[in-house]
Order: sequence, then C-alpha cells, then structure tokens
Amino acid sequence: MPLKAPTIVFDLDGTLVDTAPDLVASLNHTIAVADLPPVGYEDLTHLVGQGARAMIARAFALRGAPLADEDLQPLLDRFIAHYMAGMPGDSRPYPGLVDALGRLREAGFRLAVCTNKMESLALPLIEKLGLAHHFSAIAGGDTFTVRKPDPGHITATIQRAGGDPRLAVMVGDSVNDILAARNAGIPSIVVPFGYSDVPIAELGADRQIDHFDELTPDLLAQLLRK
Ligand SMILES: O=C(O)COP(=O)(O)O
Ligand SMILES: [Mg+2]
Repeated sequence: MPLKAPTIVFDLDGTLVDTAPDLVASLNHTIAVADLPPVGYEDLTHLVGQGARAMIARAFALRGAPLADEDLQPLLDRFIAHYMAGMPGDSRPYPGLVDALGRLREAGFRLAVCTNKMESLALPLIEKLGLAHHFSAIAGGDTFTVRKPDPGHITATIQRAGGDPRLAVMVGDSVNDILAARNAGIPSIVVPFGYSDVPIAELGADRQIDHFDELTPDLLAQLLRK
C-alpha cells in the first residue's frame, strides 16, 4: 500500500443499497396527493439519479402533470417525512457488500460514499443499515455546490475522506457515476444490479463486477496502476 491509502468511492442508491422498494413507496405516497396513478419499479430507472426533488418532478411529468418549481417544496417535504419515517424499510445492502467493505478496509483502502441523494437522507440510511463506520466521508447531492455528473462531487468527497483524487476508484450503477469519474480522471467500476436507464455496457466503465465478491484488493490495484 502506498503512503496515502487509495480511496474507493461508492455510489449509494443502486450500488451499495437496493433502495428501490422504499423510493417507490415514498414517491407513490407523494404523488397520491395529486391523485396520480402510482409508478412502478420499471419507472424508477428514469426517475432516480438526481435526488428526491428531481425524482418527484420527473414522476409528475411522467404522469402528464408537470409541476411548477414553487409547487415542489411541499411535495418534497411529504416525500422526506414518509421516507424518514419508514427508514430503513425494505432497503438492504446488496449481497456480499458488507464482507467486501470489511475486506477492503483490512487491506488498507479508505472508503467513501458519493451520492446524489440528499445528505440528510443518505446519512441516517447508512447509519441505520450499520454501514457508517466503514466510511471516512459520506457526501450527498447537496453537500457541495456541485453533484454528479460534475467531477467536483467525487473529488471533493475524496478530499473530505482525507484521500487523494489521483489515487481513487469509483464504483457506481449509473451514467452519472461513470461520467463524473471519467471527467475526474478516476477509473470506474460499474455494477449491473442498480438503476441504470441505459445498458451498462454503454456507460464506458473500466470494469464491470456482477457481485461484490469480485471487488478485491487485486482488482482495485490493477485499476489504480492503469
Ligand atoms: O437518489 C438519487 O436520485 C441518486 O442516488 P445515487 O447517486 O446514490 O444513485
Ligand atoms: Mg446510483
């Protein structure tokens, strides 16, 4: 391990944790005030990615009822109240994740989370799932002035974790993650079990892993040497 430990940066929704059941439930609770028909899992890939505010706006647009900006806040409040009250609900870490985090920390890697989910939702979710102690930093979509796909979101997360952006790997499920990593000059790994709205082979990640068992110190070392 070099002097400064490399940082492995993880996306949250669809990468670390399968949050779809609770996102869909809280979103449907939110849009029900406008009598809109519920959305399904198959819609989520088109709705998620830029945080709760964007998800609500997109759900209204999907149902043919576009929202004015000023109507969004009470709906966002409703979403947050429902999501917080149920947390962690049915959201669970993906298979093999917990072992992988332990293995990587033992090998000396520094771990961080860079999510477009609001920080005030991401932190308690990660805590309630018992994962928080693994991470040197957890940054949400509203933690800095920029968010994914802006590369500054990833580099600021790495700096907050005490790491070096020149020595990092990003692990994500969607275009925002892979694009932000590429623009930051950071190698990326894509997972296929998340919420990408395009085929993941088209995202241009450096590697794909199908299970967290494949996320080994060796694989990360290979990517860091590139
Ligand atoms: O909640 C979202 O919209 C996106 O969250 P993610 O960046 O962790 O995938
Ligand atoms: Mg994601």
